[in-house]
Amino acid sequence: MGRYRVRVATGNSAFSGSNNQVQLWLVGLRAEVELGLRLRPARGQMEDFEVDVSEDLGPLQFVKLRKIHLLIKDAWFCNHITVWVFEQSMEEKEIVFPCYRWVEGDGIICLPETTAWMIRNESQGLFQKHQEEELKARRTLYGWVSWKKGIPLSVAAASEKDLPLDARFHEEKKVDFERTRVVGVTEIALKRLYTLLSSWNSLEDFDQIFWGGKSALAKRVRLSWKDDDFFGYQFLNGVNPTLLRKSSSLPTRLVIPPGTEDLKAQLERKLQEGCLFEVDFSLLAGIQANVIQGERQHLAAPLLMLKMEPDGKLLPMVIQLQLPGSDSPVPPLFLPSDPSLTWLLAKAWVKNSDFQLHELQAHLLKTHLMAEVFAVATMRCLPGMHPIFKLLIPHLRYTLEINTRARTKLISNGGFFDQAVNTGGGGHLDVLRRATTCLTYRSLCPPDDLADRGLLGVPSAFYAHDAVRLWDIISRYVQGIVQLHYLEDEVVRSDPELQAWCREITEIGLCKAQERGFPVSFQSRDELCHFVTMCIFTCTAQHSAVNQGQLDWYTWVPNAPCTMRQPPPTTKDVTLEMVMATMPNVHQACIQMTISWHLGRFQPDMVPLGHHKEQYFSGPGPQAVLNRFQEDLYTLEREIVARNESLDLPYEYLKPSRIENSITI
Ligand SMILES: CCCCC[C@H](O)/C=C/C=C\C=C\C=C\[C@@H](O)[C@@H](O)CCCC(=O)O
Ligand SMILES: [Fe+2]
Repeated sequence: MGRYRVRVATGNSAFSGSNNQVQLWLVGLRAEVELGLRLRPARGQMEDFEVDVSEDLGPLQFVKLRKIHLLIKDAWFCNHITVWVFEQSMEEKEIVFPCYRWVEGDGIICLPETTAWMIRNESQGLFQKHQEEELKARRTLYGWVSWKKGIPLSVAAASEKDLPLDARFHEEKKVDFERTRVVGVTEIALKRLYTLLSSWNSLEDFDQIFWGGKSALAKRVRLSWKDDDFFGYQFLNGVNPTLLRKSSSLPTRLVIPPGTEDLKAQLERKLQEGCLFEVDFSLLAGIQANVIQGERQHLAAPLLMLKMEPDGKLLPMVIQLQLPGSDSPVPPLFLPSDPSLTWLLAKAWVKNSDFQLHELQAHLLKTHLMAEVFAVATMRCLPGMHPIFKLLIPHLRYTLEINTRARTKLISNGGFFDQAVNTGGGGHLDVLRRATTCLTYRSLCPPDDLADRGLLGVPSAFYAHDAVRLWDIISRYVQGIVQLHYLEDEVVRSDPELQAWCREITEIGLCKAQERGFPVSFQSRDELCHFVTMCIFTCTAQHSAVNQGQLDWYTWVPNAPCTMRQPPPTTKDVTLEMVMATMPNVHQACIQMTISWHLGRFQPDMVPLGHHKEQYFSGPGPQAVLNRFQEDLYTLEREIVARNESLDLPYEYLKPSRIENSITI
C-alpha cells in the first residue's frame, strides 16, 4: 500500500499523441493494480497524476498499458512511464519503465523497469515469461528474407510500407526524404531541359548541370580533379578510404611490358623504401556491363600503383586497366607522362571502378546491409530489457526503412543502378555477391583492417587516424556498459539470448560467415565488447566515412563517373571526343548529381553519435558511462578541429558532431 506518482511521457514527433484513452496497471512482485485512469496522451507532453493504492504491490516490476479506442484507432508513441513511490518512512523512489515504441491496437503492452535484467532471477520467472512473449511477438514482426542469393539476408518487407511501425521513419524524416526526392527529380528535369540544345563535347560542358545541392568541397573538386595529388588523396581520405593498401610486393597481375624497365625499377625502389601503395579493382573483372537505353556500357578492372611522398602526398605511378589474360596481349600501362588526355581517361576509369566498389561494397554492403543484419537479429533475439538491446537500439534507428527504400529505388529493376551505372542491370548484384564472399570480420574492425592494409601510423591517412581513435572511444563506452551487467565471463557464456543473437547474425543473417572470422558464440566479455564495438562503429562512424563524401566527391561527375559508355583505351592515342563519348551523358550525369546530393546531404533530423535522447538505462552507473563517452567524443572533436586547421583539405567525415547515431540515409 502507498501513494504513487505516475508520469506518462509522449514522444515529440508529429502524430505521437493519441485521441484514444490509455489504461495503466502497476505490477509488483506481490500484486498488481489497475489505476482506473483514462488519459489521452498529448504530443511532447509529460502528464503526471497521483494515486493511492491500498494493496501491497511489493517492488514494482512492470507497468502495463493499453490504448482503448471507441471508433478510430490512433497510434500513440510512448517514450516512457516513470513512477515515484512514496512509502511509509522511506524516501521517495523513482522507477523508470522505458518504452520508445508505438502503441497500436488495443493489446496490452508490458514494460519492465530498467533494472529488470539485473534482477531477472529474483522475479519468480515473471521477467522470463515476459521476455519469451516479447520475442515471440518480435519474431512475427521481423522476419528474414533472402532478397538476392549470395548476399546477407534482409528484413522481410517488399516496401517500407510493410515494415513494423516502430521501424518506420517518423513523420519529420519521411516528409524531408520525400520532399528531397521530389526536388531531385525536378532538378533532373530542369537540367535536361536546360541542356536540350546545348553541346556536350567538352569537359567544361559539365558546368551546365553543376548547380543545385553541392558543397564547398565539391566546388574545389571541380577545379582540382585533374591533379594527380588530388586524385591520390581520395584513396586515403575521400569517400572510399577502404581499398588502399601498402604493397608488400609487386602485384603479380602487373606485367611490365618490354621497354618499360625503368618503371619497374622505380616501383621496386618505392617498394624497398616502404612507400609503395596499391588499389586493386580485380573484383570487377568479368562483371557483365549494363545496357542503358539500348547503349552497351563498359567496365574495367584496374590496378593503380601509388607512391607516398615524404610530404604525405600520395601520387599515382601507373595504371593498368585490365587484368592480363593468357590469350590476350599484355595490357598497356598508363603513366603520368602519357599525353594529358590519355592519362586523364585512365584515371577516370580508376574512379569509375572506385565508384562501383565504394557504393556496392564499402557503402551498401559493409555498412547498410551489415547494420540491417544487426537490426533484424537484435529485434528477433534480444528482449527490450536486455542490456545489449538497450546499448544497440539507438544505433539501429531508421536503418530498416532506408535499406528497404534502397532495394526499391536504387538497386532494384529500373532503379538508379539500372538507369545510370555501368554495373547496373544485374552486374551490381554479382559485385555484391563477390564482395560478400570476401567480407571478413577483421575488415569491419579498423585496428585490424588498417593494420592489414598497412595504414596505421601513416601521417596523411586522416580517415585511418580518426577511425582508430573512434574505435577506442566506442570500445570504452561498450566496455563500460558490459562490465556493469556482466560481472564475469561466465555470465556472458551463460546468457542464452546473447548467444542466440550472435548465432543469428553469423549463421543466418550473414549466411554462415564463421568461415570469414565472424563469431558463433561469445566466450568472454572481451569477445562480446569487440563485436558490439564493431556493430556500433559500423552503424555510425564507418557509415559517416563512406556516406557523407558522396556530396563532396560525386557531384562533379568527371571526378567519379557513374558509368563509362565506351571501352577502356588500349592505346595512348586518346582524343577529347573519346573522353566525352566515354563519360556519362547528360541524363546519367544529372541522375548521379541528384543521387549524390540526396544521399550525401546533411540529414536535418540527425542525432549525433552518443547523443540519443532515449533513456533505456537508469541509475548512476550507465549514465556515468554515457557521460564519459560524450566527453571522449568532444575531446576528439577538438583534436580534429585543431588538426584540420592546418590542412589544405580538412578531413571532416569522422568529426563526432558530423557522425549520425545510426544509418538513416
Ligand atoms: C548503392 C548504395 C546505396 C546505399 C544505400 C543508400 O544510402 C540508400 C538509399 C535509399 C533510397 C534512396 C532513394 C533515392 C531516390 C531519389 O534520389 C531518386 O529517385 C532521384 C532520381 C533518380 C531516379 O530514380 O530517377
Ligand atoms: Fe548511406
